[in-house]
Amino acid sequence: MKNNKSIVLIGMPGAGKSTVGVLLAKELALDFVDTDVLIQTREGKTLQEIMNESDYLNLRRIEGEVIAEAELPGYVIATGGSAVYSEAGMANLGRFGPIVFLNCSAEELRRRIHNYESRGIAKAPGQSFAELFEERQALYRKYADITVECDGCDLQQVLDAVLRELKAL
Ligand SMILES: Nc1ncnc2c1ncn2[C@@H]1O[C@H](COP(=O)(O)OP(=O)(O)O)[C@@H](O)[C@H]1O
Ligand SMILES: O=C(O)C1=C[C@@H](OP(=O)(O)O)[C@@H](O)[C@H](O)C1
Ligand SMILES: [Mg+2]
Repeated sequence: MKNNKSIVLIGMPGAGKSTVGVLLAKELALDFVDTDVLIQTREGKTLQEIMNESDYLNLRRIEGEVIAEAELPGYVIATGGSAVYSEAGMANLGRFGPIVFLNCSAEELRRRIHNYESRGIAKAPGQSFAELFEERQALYRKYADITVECDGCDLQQVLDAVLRELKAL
């Protein structure tokens, strides 16, 4: 990977951004950051505490600020699933390198996520998983430079697919 080019991972909660991100950083000798951690350290609160004290829109607002102001050359950047609600944030992250969408079907995500209502997902109360999935899918596709299909792939296979697609860019 060239000098300080970064890689940005987007996708639904449970898609594997945080897990695959660390493996990718190791493989490419890049630094790793999870923007969820940036939010928590800036606020001095967990994401769940931020949502409990305000609401999902406030979490999205804070996330948008954090990713719009971040300077992250030379990183694999695992975003939170709701990062794509911030146009300014995505524009900023996109300056650092390609945006990779880890795409999973709703069925696969349901298998991985058992705590949809209590996982701290930044969604309107009552919004169903299917509705959220549809709304988000359009946004992930809008920002993706690369899409990797993750259904039926273990972590190594996802990692290999991301590396292959990055080489082909
Ligand atoms: N390709 C995969 N196959 C099976 N399980 C996976 C895969 N990718 C991630 N997981 C698992 O799914 C869960 C969510 O992964 P995580 O990296 O936290 O996702 P995200 O950061 O996108 O929300 C973790 O338990 C992780 O081990
Ligand atoms: O999709 C979402 O609304 C969220 C996803 C989480 O990150 P992961 O996508 O890494 O689970 C985290 O940012 C927050 O709980 C909101
Ligand atoms: Mg994550």
